[in-house]
Amino acid sequence: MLNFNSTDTFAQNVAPPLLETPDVRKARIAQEAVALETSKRIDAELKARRIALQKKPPVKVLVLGQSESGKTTTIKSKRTDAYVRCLEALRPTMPHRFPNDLRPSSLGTGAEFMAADNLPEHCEIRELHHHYTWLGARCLEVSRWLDIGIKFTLTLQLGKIRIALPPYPVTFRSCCFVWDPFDEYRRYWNASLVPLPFQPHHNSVLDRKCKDDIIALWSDDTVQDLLARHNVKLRDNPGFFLDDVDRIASRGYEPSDKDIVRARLRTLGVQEYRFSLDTADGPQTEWVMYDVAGCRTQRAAWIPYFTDVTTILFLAPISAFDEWIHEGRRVNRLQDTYMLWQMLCESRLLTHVQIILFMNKCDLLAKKLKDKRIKVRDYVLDFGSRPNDFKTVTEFFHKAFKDIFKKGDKQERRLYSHFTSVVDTKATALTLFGVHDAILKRHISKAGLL
Ligand SMILES: Nc1nc2c(ncn2[C@@H]2O[C@H](COP(=O)(O)OP(=O)(O)OP(=O)(O)O)[C@@H](O)[C@H]2O)c(=O)[nH]1
Ligand SMILES: [Mg+2]
Repeated sequence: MLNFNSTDTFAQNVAPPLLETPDVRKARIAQEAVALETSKRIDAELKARRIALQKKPPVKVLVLGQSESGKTTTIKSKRTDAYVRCLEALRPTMPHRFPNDLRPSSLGTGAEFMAADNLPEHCEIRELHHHYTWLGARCLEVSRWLDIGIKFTLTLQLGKIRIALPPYPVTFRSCCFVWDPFDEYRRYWNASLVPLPFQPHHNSVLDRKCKDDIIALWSDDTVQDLLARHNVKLRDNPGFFLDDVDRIASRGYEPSDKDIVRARLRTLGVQEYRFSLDTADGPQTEWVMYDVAGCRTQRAAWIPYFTDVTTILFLAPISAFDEWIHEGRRVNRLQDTYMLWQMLCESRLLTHVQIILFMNKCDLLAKKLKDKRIKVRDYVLDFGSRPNDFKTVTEFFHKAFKDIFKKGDKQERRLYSHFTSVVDTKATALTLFGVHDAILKRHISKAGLL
């Protein structure tokens, strides 16, 4: 019984009005009954969910691999609800973000410059070179004015060529490297469900200035010749968009799903993706996927997750046998992957974990092996005189990974391995479907439910 003279403010707040008519009172009581029912239903649902989770804990998958191995791209192809929401939030802002993507991957990180002095006397690129120096300065100005961190960076990676630009006060270099294009992206990604305001005119300012110049630079014979001579294969770089400049730098450009999958988005820290999947013979299963940063300095952050996960999905980019990791030019990317793989297979913390191997970037490997000048044996001594074709090379790598696994594995676990090109989202979704099934069976049997 409520005491209306009570000094209890809660009782005063929930007390019915003093002059309540019988009709109002009836309606209020009916409303309160409905509210009580709803509250009880929610409590029951929460309890049932808690019990279900205790019986069937979520499947936790840690996605590992060196930087640029395709971890995030694999998760992108899952297109979970959370991810789709995130992509949809990103999509409207992508047009003015694409120029950023052009820089680090396609046009060169640590780029070095072509000196006017090193160029033939009468060549078109000399003109372009002068123009671009002006453009570099202009872009810096434009980006300051826009105040949104866009800097269109026209850098041209020319492998080992080292160039200075003495006659100009502002070099491309100074324009391009004052700013980390990922920084803004990263912040945006972290707050990915909050869309930034879309300001299309920002993009077009830069487009009008740069689009034709980029196309001219990229299609210039001298540039292509220099790149070929120095064996710089920009097209093989992740997130390569130079062939699409005309399309992406146009007004009204909307990034396609494929563009988003191809865009390079470096992960920092650990990102968590939760989603539910229907199973053929039972209720939905909760999945948690952890996407980590693959660069060397960030790998210590993986360890706390080792004890908690059910499965590790390891991405090994096998096309990278002739590449070096960005963090240290002397470390071959395949060797780095072998080393990581060995560490995971041997780890005592992971003896309870199912390991799945994706030998990724098979499309790039096939493309690479078509170039007769690239021989696997030049980079992998054990390869010996085997034929340099796709089948032999993939079998060789597969065996190498299997051997390391068998040597490190103390539990006689089964290794699930797949050849993948995770940019092919349809094929990846199918592979992941099979993987989920295998994981789930093991998960359920481990929990004693099978
Ligand atoms: N052609 C091709 N490109 C791929 C493949 N897998 C990934 N990529 C590209 O490689 C780049 C890097 O992929 P990410 O998924 O961001 O790599 P990551 O392992 O998450 O890298 P970090 O976040 O730095 O650890 C992206 O531009 C992808 O589009 C593949 O199988 N084939
Ligand atoms: Mg990533």
